[in-house]
Amino acid sequence: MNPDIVKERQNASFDVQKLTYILDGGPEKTKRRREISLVLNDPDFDEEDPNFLSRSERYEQAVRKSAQMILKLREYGISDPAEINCYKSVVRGNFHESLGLHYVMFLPTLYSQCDQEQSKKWLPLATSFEVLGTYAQTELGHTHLRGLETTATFDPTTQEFVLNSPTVTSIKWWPGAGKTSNHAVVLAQLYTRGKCHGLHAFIVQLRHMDTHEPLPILVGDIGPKFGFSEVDNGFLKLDHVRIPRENMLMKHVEPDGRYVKPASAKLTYGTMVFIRSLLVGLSALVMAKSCTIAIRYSAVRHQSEIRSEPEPQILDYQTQQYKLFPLLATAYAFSFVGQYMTETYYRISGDINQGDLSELPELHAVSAGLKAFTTWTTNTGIEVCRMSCGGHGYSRSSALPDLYAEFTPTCTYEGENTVMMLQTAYLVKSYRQAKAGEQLRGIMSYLNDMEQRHVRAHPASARPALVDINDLSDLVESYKLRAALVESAAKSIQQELQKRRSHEDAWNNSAIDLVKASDAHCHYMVVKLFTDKLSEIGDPDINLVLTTLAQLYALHGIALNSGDFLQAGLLTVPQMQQIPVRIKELLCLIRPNAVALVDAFDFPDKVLSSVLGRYDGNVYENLFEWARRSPLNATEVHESFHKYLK
Ligand SMILES: CCCCC/C=C\C/C=C\C/C=C\C/C=C\CCCC(=O)SCCNC(=O)CCNC(=O)[C@H](O)C(C)(C)COP(=O)(O)OP(=O)(O)OC[C@H]1O[C@@H](n2cnc3c(N)ncnc32)[C@H](O)[C@@H]1OP(=O)(O)O
Ligand SMILES: Cc1cc2nc3c(=O)[nH]c(=O)nc-3n(C[C@H](O)[C@H](O)[C@H](O)COP(=O)(O)OP(=O)(O)OC[C@H]3O[C@@H](n4cnc5c(N)ncnc54)[C@H](O)[C@@H]3O)c2cc1C
Repeated sequence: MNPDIVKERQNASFDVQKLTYILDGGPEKTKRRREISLVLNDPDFDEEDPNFLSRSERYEQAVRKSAQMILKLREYGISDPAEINCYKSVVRGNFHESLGLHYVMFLPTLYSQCDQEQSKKWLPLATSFEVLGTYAQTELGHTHLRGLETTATFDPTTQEFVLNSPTVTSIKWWPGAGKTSNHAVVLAQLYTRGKCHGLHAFIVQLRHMDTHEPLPILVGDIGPKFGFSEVDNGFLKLDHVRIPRENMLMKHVEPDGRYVKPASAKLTYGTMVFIRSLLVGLSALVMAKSCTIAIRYSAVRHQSEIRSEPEPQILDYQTQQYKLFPLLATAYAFSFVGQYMTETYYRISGDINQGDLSELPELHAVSAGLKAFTTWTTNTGIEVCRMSCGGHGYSRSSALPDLYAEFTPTCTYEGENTVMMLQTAYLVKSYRQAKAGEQLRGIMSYLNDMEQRHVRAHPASARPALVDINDLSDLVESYKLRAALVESAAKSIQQELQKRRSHEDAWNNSAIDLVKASDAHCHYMVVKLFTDKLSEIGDPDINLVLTTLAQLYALHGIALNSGDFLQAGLLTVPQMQQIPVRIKELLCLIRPNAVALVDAFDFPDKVLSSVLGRYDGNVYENLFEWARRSPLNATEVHESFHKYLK
């Protein structure tokens, strides 16, 4: 064990184990997660670092691993969905699996959209992995759902739907598992009796069940990408492909071609809401991994000098702390927000299953906004962690390049982040409702008292100094009032309408304000949820260290967005000048606990797969060993010497 890291652990002021229990949701859950993590000792999961393999080898390794996972799940008797998720996230490590989409999109779509008869047919096939599925929605030319071009036309004479990609731009593009899957959920515009009824989901067989040869359908892999090398993101061109009427999910077409309206057309989008909710938790996980790597490495890396003494640990540099500790605070904040998002998703989707759709718009708005907010923040955070590791952060051995490449598409997939932020229509609607005197419920209820507050762009000097920057509840209140930026967005729309612009143009001409409002709303939610969590934590040592992190999260956010807080008169200039001073004090308070705080995330070394982030801190000898495994070192003299240099 590296002596620096041993010393760091001795400095901790709290019980790491107890904090792990809080993150997991209780000691029983930690125990079970650790039991599941033992699967990593199974030699069947020993594999070469994918960074040393070609794309085709990586894909093959991923398929092998996916197949092994299924067999082992059966062998170990793991069947609870949360436990399967935990197991997969442990085995998957920092990469994706080839059957990922089957689990996260294909199966959930079947579960939520099959009727009884369809469930009886498809669920056994899909859960036994005879049917391997993908989710084919996006097209070469479109992702906006109303604009999708693929058609499904009902033919009552044969009781079939005819699926067609009429143009090049309508070819399905991106769906994972282009080579792996034999079925797809295809999203297409439904036509029956000559009328279009909008987007619906259909199950389409793509490949022969025994030979895996494609049916008369063009299907394949779209080629190498920024990351996702394990995943065969695919294309799919359908040329008048016929499928039985029973393959339409939720069956909205009667045998005579009559269309039966669903309770809400948006239920077809349910799987996206599910994944967007999951991505909030994934952001927390990846931010936590990145911080673990960068902070452990910063504790063992010595460089330059502060005083004329031996080289200090780089974690002692104030700038290093300023780079990493706000991200550490963010990892904790997002962990609690992830827990909230999962609970909210299951609560509201439970109501939806019982026929109560009243909270569907809020679930959509909250999951879209938090997905965008947390993935954007994490995406930039991983890169800060990588840079903070200097040159070794650039090596694939650090895992940080892989974490970035695998995570960055979360800002794009399941709804491009700007587009998701623009789903703030709900926010503006809520604001208008509150202004008209309606009492809002739930997370939007803070808009109820906006009118009394009159938060507007006043000169700061005209406002009382409301905020004690050392008081978390005051900071939450400030974020809440800043979230009233939605008022500016609503006003901008109003002004545009007064200029006789159409509603659509007024919306587009206010889009920057709308995204800002959405961002402020999400930021408020994160600060509030983090602060609320503190009241549940009885252990005084843990409460103290998490309160310090929450204060840092809140103040750092204000420092980054000082213009908003000053403009709205929420803070005075002298208070604003106090914030950097307080932030520096908080960095000093966090410093002795930094390593213990990342230890509490409890990532086994095999899951982190990072030479820099090793628990024992023995970085240098292992970096050397890792480099020696590079395929370029397989021979002492590379063949290119004989071919070109000699
Ligand atoms: C800690 C553990 C975590 C473990 C995690 C494990 C795994 C991680 C998960 C995944 C990673 C692994 C592998 C998977 C990798 C990649 C998968 C990627 C898969 C995909 O990438 S798959 C394609 C996704 N592709 C999109 O994401 C398209 C985005 N584009 C849209 O989504 C629409 O295009 C939109 C919304 C922009 C416009 O929608 P539209 O075109 O219909 O327009 P329209 O104006 O007609 O409707 C508007 C009215 O509908 C309401 N509305 C809309 N959506 C709703 C919904 N969902 N629910 C309820 N209401 C909704 C509105 O609020 C409005 O309401 P109102 O009218 O009242 O104002
Ligand atoms: C790794 C990966 C895996 C994927 N897996 C799947 C899958 O399994 N199944 C599937 O169906 N799809 C999948 N996708 C596709 C993914 O869902 C889309 O890429 C995503 O929805 C974004 O759409 P787009 O690529 O068309 O971007 P575009 O919508 O073309 O975005 C380009 C730019 O235009 C801007 N823009 C677009 N619309 C607006 C607007 N209304 N207002 C303001 N700005 C706007 C965006 O902000 C962005 O800056 C995957 C994508 C990736 C990268």
